[in-house]
Amino acid sequence: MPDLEIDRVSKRYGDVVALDSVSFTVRSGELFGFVGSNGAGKTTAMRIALGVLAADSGQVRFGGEPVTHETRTRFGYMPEERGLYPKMKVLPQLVYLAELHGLSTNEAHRSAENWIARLGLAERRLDEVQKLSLGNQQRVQLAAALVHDPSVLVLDEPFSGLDPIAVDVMSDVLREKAARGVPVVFSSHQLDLVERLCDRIGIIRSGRLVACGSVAELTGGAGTQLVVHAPAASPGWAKRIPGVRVVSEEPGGTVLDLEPEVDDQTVLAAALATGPVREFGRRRPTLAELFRHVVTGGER
Ligand SMILES: Nc1ncnc2c1ncn2[C@@H]1O[C@H](COP(=O)(O)OP(=O)(O)OP(=O)(O)O)[C@@H](O)[C@H]1O
Repeated sequence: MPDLEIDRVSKRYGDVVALDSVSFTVRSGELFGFVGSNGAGKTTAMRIALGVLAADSGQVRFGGEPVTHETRTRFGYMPEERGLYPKMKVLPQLVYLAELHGLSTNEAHRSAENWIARLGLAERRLDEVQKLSLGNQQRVQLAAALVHDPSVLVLDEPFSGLDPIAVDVMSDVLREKAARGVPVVFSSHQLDLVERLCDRIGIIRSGRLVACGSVAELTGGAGTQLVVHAPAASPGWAKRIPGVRVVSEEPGGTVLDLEPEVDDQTVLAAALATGPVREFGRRRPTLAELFRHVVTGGER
């Protein structure tokens, strides 16, 4: 499958710069997580990728060609405002949407039934969408994004409001689509999930893409972190060590950021000076920590 490219896309709403020359590529077979604070520009970028909103400048390409109405029928999407017909029943709605994308009635039925079963909606298949719980409506929305076997998936917060089982189902389906070569991009505020699931991640802040890469690339350059569990140490014990910043201090351990020149054995000696040391090891910052760093000013 071809790649989806967002190339120097900008968008303003009056005085508000929603996107400022944002570029990233979602490669074939890749799960790409799009994260950012509220109002950072995620929905705007996704709407532009889908062609439901026009960019002021820049281009969205699929397989190297500008996205057209024709190519867009090969996109599967889950818009933020969702957009199912509330009064239509689940099965007929999915069949209708599949037909709209060019499937024959038979194919549409087969595909709709397949996704209904796969997404755990069998008992709800003849219920009106508006009578379903929000989580089940979201499952139907995912089915709607998938029912025509799309070549690209663009999903705006597909995980919000899902129970843990539905999160697993959604994760499996997205992984499976990516494994078949589909470029998959989704936005989310659930950073642990994004970290676990995504091959690459883009972080957007105030309309600018401030970080983009794999979790290892993004967190690898962040310097050395140590986690130290010294149960007898008094609070703030590590603050006095030169070149060391305390990231967090909790009963289970203290997380420290070390300047490159700091010898970790100095830190160990300082910890031992407080009493026993139960845990001492290096760790990579989490995506959530990186995110906080990046959105509050640091760039990567
Ligand atoms: N139709 C609109 N008219 C005016 N301003 C808008 C419009 N849509 C979005 N904005 C503004 O553009 C900026 C980006 O909004 P967007 O919805 O893309 O952010 P987001 O990252 O999706 O946020 P969230 O995580 O809260 O969903 C915000 O400042 C928002 O207020």
